[in-house]
Amino acid sequence: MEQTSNKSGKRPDGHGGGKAKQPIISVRGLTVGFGDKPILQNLDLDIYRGEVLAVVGASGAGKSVLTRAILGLLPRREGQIVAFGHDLTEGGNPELERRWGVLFQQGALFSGLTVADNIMVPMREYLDLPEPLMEILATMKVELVGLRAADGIKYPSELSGGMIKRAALARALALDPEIVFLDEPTSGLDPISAAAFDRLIADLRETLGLTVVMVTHDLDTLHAIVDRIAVVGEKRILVEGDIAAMERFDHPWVRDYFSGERARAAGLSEVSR
Ligand SMILES: Nc1ncnc2c1ncn2[C@@H]1O[C@H](COP(=O)(O)OP(=O)(O)OP(=O)(O)O)[C@@H](O)[C@H]1O
Repeated sequence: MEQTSNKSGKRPDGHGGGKAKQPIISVRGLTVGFGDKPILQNLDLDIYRGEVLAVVGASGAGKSVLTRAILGLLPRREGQIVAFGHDLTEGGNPELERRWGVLFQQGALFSGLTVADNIMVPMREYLDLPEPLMEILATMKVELVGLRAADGIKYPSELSGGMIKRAALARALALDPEIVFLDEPTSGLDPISAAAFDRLIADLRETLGLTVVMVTHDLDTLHAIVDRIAVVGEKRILVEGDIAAMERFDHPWVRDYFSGERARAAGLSEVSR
């Protein structure tokens, strides 16, 4: 894997000066496949505390497969995943599962439950708290993501696309995780709502010290809030680093994606933000 410097000129692992940062999640030699078709092969990736890491790559490259394998939602054929210092065995570990939150594509809220009840689903599963306390905590999460407390009693069908994303993020934050995985968080949002969602994620990272891993196709997001990008391609991480590193990397997909017309437009819109 090609490893290059980030925005600040430092490598994310701290090499090249100073104390080396420890990854909170470390993936080594990961191989995942379906039938006789390997999707990821011998893939390595580190995720560092407090960073916003974007996982990008062509459609079908295996970005979702990678995150689902890290989360223990897909079996791996080979490889090691160490999360928070614990080697994850097949089938996951409920204690560790509480330390991460997941926002699935399209929000994936339960349509028959209100926003507050959706947020309380993980609380009921993992916490032993009295109902009134859970309700208070759920309202706090609703407000944390920029919704009004009164939105907590609404059903998903009564929410806009942007509100659904926020409600789903509130549910991902229900157990105060250290890291959140976001699957295409701005897909389907208009540019203004997408930019507002980007700011929300940046604010949460700042105020809560969250680590954020997002699968995204959104070049504006990459320019606005992402520290480090990992490109999935050819069954592995082709390259990782900041935008400048992506623009320098000589690979047809990476070149088209980061230096094509849409990329230039996103770079210009960053200047006007
Ligand atoms: N459960 C599954 N069974 C069989 N094949 C699967 C399964 N899940 C994913 N795949 C295959 O794995 C490959 C990678 O899928 P994945 O969803 O990770 O792509 P992606 O990079 O996230 O794409 P996109 O950007 O379009 O969401 C695809 O060829 C897909 O068809």
